[in-house]
Amino acid sequence: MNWKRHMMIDEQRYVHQKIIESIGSDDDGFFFLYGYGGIGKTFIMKTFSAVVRSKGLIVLNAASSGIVTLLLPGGRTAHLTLTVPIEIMSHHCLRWKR
Ligand SMILES: Nc1ncnc2c1ncn2[C@@H]1O[C@H](COP(=O)(O)OP(=O)(O)OP(=O)(O)O)[C@@H](O)[C@H]1O
Repeated sequence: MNWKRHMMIDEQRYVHQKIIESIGSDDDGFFFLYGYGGIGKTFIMKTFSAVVRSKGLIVLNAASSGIVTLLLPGGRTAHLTLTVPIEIMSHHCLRWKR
């Protein structure tokens, strides 16, 4: 099922199509999606995730913060997804005084 793909505006459809075409091709790539707040970046990612997963392929939605992971289907933090070791040292913590 192409989740909400029919709702995409032309620019969103163009971006979506470019990324879809790159999957499995010799011309695969690294895409950086940016734009004003509320312009539809998350909408593209959600639709993209649904379309790709409906083909039986794997999408790993990773974000830099836990809050952002809540916006993405199956989202997890990048350090959890990629098993990035984060060593927490006492001097990394803020100390609040009353
Ligand atoms: N083509 C569309 N049709 C209907 N609703 C859309 C469309 N594109 C985006 N939206 C809606 O517009 C709102 C903002 O979109 P979205 O959250 O994807 O923007 P964003 O670029 O990720 O924003 P931010 O940078 O603030 O996180 C959402 O409610 C989303 O569902």
